[in-house]
Amino acid sequence: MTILLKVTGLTKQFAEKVVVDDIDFTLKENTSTALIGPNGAGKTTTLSMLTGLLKPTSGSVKMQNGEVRDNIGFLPQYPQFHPWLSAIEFTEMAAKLNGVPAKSAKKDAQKTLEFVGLGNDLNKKIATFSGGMKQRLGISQAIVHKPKLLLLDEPVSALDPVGRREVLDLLKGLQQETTILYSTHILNDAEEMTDQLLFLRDGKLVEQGTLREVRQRFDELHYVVEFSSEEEAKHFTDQYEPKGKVKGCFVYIAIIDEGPSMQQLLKYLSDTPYKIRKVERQTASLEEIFMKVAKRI
Ligand SMILES: Nc1ncnc2c1ncn2[C@@H]1O[C@H](COP(=O)(O)OP(=O)(O)OP(=O)(O)O)[C@@H](O)[C@H]1O
Repeated sequence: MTILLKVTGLTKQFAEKVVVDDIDFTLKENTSTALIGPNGAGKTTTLSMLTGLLKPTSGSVKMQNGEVRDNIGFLPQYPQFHPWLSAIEFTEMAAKLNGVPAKSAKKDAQKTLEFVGLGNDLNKKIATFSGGMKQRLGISQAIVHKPKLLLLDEPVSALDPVGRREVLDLLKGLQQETTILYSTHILNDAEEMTDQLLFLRDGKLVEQGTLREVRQRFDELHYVVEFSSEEEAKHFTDQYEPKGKVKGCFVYIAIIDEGPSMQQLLKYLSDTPYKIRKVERQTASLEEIFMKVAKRI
């Protein structure tokens, strides 16, 4: 896959404080990358340096075949809209500002608004828009000029679950045509839409890779067996090796080097007199992994 953007040694220092500390990553074409990390980790500062809004203290941001500036669309965390403009006027203005020729700006704005689901609201004033509609308008101003790279700062965090779903589906559709880098606090979303994860903590990139790779490094895989009573759960644990941990009616058995296999466990259980309610192989959610990365020294 072709590399679209290469970030090397990117650093930002405000007075004495280094808030982005020597980070390296690449973005491949037509992939989506989630930038995650606790409050103050440096996500917005990183995105601001990529957009050119902030000058890096050191390091470089290089785009394959072109200038970053000419090839990005950006949705800030708190986009500013002119409430007295209509959706089409605002998007047309954004198109012109981003270099779309005046004669096609209106048509492109209309097509983009239709794409983001605002086709019936072209002439409505932004002042009347809901949060979800504004976010879709924000996305339309970021993509109207068909940028190669779309940068989004917390695109769904301010939305309710319905709005989040709509915007997320919209972004998934966009992924076919552009490369996306977005920051988020909502880890379920990152879990759903990401080819690459970048974990920032105290300005440092402490983890990166695909969801699968990060999972493999952090996940403590285990089986959960639900018994019909705590007594049975304890009795089972006394007999069975490797020893599980008992919590009420549940026993948690760690999977180490792929052992024991589910078949071995089920076979063992079927030869016992216990009433088993459920046997499951569990993986940690991204949220749990995030907590581990965030707390790791
Ligand atoms: N202009 C500035 N001058 C001084 N310090 C700044 C400036 N902008 C940001 N910072 C500091 O840099 C650190 C990183 O901030 P940044 O907004 O990039 O974090 P973030 O990961 O986006 O956080 P959040 O999730 O809360 O939005 C914070 O400690 C912040 O106070």
